[in-house]
Amino acid sequence: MDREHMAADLAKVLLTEEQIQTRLGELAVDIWRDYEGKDLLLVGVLKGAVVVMADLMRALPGTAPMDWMAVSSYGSGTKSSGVVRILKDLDVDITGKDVLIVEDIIDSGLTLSWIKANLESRKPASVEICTLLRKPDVVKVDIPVKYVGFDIPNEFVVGYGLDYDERYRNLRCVGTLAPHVYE
Ligand SMILES: O=P(O)(O)OC[C@H]1O[C@H](OP(=O)(O)OP(=O)(O)O)[C@H](O)[C@@H]1O
Ligand code: HPA
Ligand SMILES: [Mg+2]
Repeated sequence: MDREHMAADLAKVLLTEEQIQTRLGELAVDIWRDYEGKDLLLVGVLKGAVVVMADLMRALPGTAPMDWMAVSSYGSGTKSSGVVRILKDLDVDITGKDVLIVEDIIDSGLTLSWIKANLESRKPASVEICTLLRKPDVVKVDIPVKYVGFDIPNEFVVGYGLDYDERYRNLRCVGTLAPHVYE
């Protein structure tokens, strides 16, 4: 699919490239200040967080290691199944480390509450969450999120790492998908 058709599949642009980059710059400064003197490890959740991680880590005023986990909860649909599977685990031992999970979106919160509990069981010094996007339903699972880019309405969104059936991840903005695409 070419870019023209990809853009035509959006019902609305929620966040522009510039809005996202500005906000990531602010978060990076906050994170660097809060983790001064700590053993920070950035943990990305594949695949959606690839784009956020790439921009967030380059916005940091210093350098920190990263590692990746792959889990699956959505598959090719638009609803979380609630069943989380580890497809790829971390490469490093996180004992004693200050882990910051980097995510693209917290929607139902099911994926992250599961990942957070899983990482906490490995005896890290701390586990916090940084997400670019958060939807309102998250309050139901009461998951504390230290760094939030944007609170967005309860609609299915794509772009900036977020996919629908593996497409649209390379859009630089975040937008809602036109219903004709998935209905
Ligand atoms: O809060 P939740 O309702 O659990 O949803 C959030 C999760 O869903 C998406 O991942 P997905 O399973 O689509 O994998 P992907 O990153 O490879 O697209 C997203 O990247 C989050 O990890
Ligand atoms: O709104 C969404 N869009 C794409 N992927 C997602 N995974 C959870 N919520 C979403
Ligand atoms: Mg997905």
